[in-house]
Amino acid sequence: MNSTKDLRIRFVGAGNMAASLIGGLLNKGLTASQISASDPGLAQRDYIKDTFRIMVHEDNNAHFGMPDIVVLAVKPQVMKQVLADVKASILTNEPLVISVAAGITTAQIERWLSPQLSVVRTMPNTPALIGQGAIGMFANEQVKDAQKRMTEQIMDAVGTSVWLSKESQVDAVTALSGSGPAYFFMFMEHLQAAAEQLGLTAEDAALLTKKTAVGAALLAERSDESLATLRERVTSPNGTTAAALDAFARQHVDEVINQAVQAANERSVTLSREFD
Ligand SMILES: NC(=O)C1=CN([C@@H]2O[C@H](COP(=O)(O)OP(=O)(O)OC[C@H]3O[C@@H](n4cnc5c(N)ncnc54)[C@H](O)[C@@H]3O)[C@@H](O)[C@H]2O)C=CC1
Ligand SMILES: O=C(O)[C@@H]1CCC=N1
Repeated sequence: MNSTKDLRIRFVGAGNMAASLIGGLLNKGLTASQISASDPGLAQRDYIKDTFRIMVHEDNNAHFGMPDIVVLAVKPQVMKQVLADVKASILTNEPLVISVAAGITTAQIERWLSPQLSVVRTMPNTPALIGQGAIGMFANEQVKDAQKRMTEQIMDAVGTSVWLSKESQVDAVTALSGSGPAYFFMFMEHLQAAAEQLGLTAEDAALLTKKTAVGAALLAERSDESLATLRERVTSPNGTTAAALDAFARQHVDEVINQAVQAANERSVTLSREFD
């Protein structure tokens, strides 16, 4: 498969993550006619239809005319029930099944559909909407090389992807980059609020917070230096940055971050048992 121009992609569930992926795919040149989505929520369907001009359906089985790829973009809580709903359509067409759901394993999807199906479990994140996603992918044994290339083409359209050799690594990716944008947004929210307390206007604080985050992220991406070296370059001895970093260290920010990422990893593991 050399091109995405003939692919037919069906999204089951058209919420935040599906919207990020659909937006990213359209930005990369897929046409609206190649993509469709189903969702029981009327408001959600209207939003997706108005924003992306793709076909939307209330019935999950209404858009299964020989799709190449079915993207499962529903919450882990409803995955089992949704797969029972679409099982017959999927078994008729045998598309590549790509799941974006946190915690749900390929073994569960095989058990709920068929062990013969090609299933890729992925963990994208919402920056996929602007082509800046960070994505981990794990393929079950049925996935053929051509299907792997197809998955890469889709994920490359919305960001940077890596294949994982062990499925347990998807939980770690979930804790790192799947949930990660929220960690950075939270940090930025607090930074902005602190700057407002120091007397900046809300507008200036918001602008400077965002530009600082973007600048730091781009510098980290483009530089050959380690994150530690880049941090040290900002930190003059006995200067302002050192004062701030000392305050973080006194609160053991490294332990706080480690505990938070461990908690997300653990939640990813327990999700699969909870909704089995
Ligand atoms: N939001 C994020 O940053 C990320 C989310 N994910 C995963 O993506 C999946 C979706 O999450 P979000 O998009 O954030 O949630 P969401 O709640 O925005 O979207 C889920 C959509 O599924 C629809 N839905 C509910 N029952 C359905 C059914 N029976 N058939 C079809 N659609 C149904 C809902 O109406 C909703 O629009 C989850 O499994 C989550 O773990 C993965 C990576 C990042
Ligand atoms: O919070 C969640 O469970 C999903 C998975 C990763 C990001 N959002």
